[in-house]
Amino acid sequence: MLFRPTKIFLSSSTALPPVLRLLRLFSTQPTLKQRAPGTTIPSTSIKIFSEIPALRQWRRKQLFDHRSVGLVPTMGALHEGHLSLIRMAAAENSAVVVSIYVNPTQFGVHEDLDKYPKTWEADCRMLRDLDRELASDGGNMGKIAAVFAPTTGTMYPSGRPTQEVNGHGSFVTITPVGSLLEGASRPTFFRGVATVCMKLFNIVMPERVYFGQKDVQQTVVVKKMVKDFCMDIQVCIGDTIREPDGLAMSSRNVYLGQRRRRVATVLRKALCVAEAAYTRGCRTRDELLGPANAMARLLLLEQLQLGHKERVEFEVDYISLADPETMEELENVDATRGAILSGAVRMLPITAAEEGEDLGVSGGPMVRLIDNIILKPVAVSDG
Ligand SMILES: Nc1ncnc2c1ncn2[C@@H]1O[C@H](COP(=O)(O)OP(=O)(O)OP(=O)(O)O)[C@@H](O)[C@H]1O
Ligand SMILES: CC(C)(CO)[C@@H](O)C(=O)[O-]
Ligand code: BAL
Repeated sequence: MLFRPTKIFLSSSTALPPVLRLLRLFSTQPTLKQRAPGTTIPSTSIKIFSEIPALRQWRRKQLFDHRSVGLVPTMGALHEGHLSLIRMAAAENSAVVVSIYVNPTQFGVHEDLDKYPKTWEADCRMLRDLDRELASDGGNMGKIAAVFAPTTGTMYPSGRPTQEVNGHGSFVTITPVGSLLEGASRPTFFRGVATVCMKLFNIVMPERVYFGQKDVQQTVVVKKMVKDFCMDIQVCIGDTIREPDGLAMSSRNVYLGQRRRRVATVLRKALCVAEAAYTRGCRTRDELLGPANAMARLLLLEQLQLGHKERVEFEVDYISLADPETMEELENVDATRGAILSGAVRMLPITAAEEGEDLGVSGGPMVRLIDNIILKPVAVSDG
């Protein structure tokens, strides 16, 4: 049987207020007749959606009930960094949707798509526990309402997408920012991220979306996409959550194993010395990045002096001083605008392992770590 929209959805006016435009968008989909029976995370009211129609029907109800929706996109393998974004979303929205989807198009052909940690059961337990915490904290506006965990068939309805740089497909590209830094090392990465975020935003239609500062270039790309495609969405950024020694939490840290984990703060240390130079008043690229590169070299030399069964080898991919909006490299920081210090290092696989040594999940492959520090604008006196 065909879905028959009610009359209010069929207005052809382009001057509709945002709420009615949203209603009209929902109305064009055959949602009501196609929804799958709902499931929830055990011992919670958190709905699990894997199909778009059922999610859209739920979303429409939120709209009718004047409930705002915040979306936290993730690839699962949840940790405190993700939870902090969900807490932020719950403080600002009536209903939080967490998406869990390992998006193939943002992985290069030789990257770790097949190995990427998948921890569905543990993720559900973390969401259950966080939901209880949010319910007992009177300061929140809302709670975790739903998890969206689609299949690739759902997210890419025209077929399995290409991971090739020159492959065909329907993609969103944000250039030049998406080609710089992380985009230079991972040429399909931001195309994949922007494409999947556009899809998630179209499916969930959130008022607000939440991203972590840890992936700073991703936040710049998503903000630019929202601006340039005139999307009615507020992009909210949460602070980087760190381990006690300063390492930024990341789902891929499980690949490191104990030996590399101890040295994995190298990038953080390098960025911190550049930040300290900025705080002292240094503003040129050489004054800021010189000490950062020297610190990385020193830490590598320390490792190379150790025996093969003790050392950790790493390569600095880049350490960057960039404009906060374009991420283009800067020779000098305009202190009224500030800058983004960011970097990436490759932690190379252990070449000589001790008997029974913990090399990390999946045998300890090369792990690319990223991190950044925002150099905040400084008020400049006019006298
Ligand atoms: N340590 C962190 N602090 C704050 N936000 C984070 C942190 N780590 C990840 N996020 C954010 O969580 C969201 C989902 O990220 P994702 O699922 O890729 O986790 P991840 O730990 O970054 O994984 P990966 O190791 O693959 O980069 C992104 O917006 C990301 O910036
Ligand atoms: C935003 C995102 C969920 C898109 O797949 C991913 O890039 C991530 O986890 O940061
Ligand atoms: N957190 C960014 C996702 C990725 O590196 O693929």
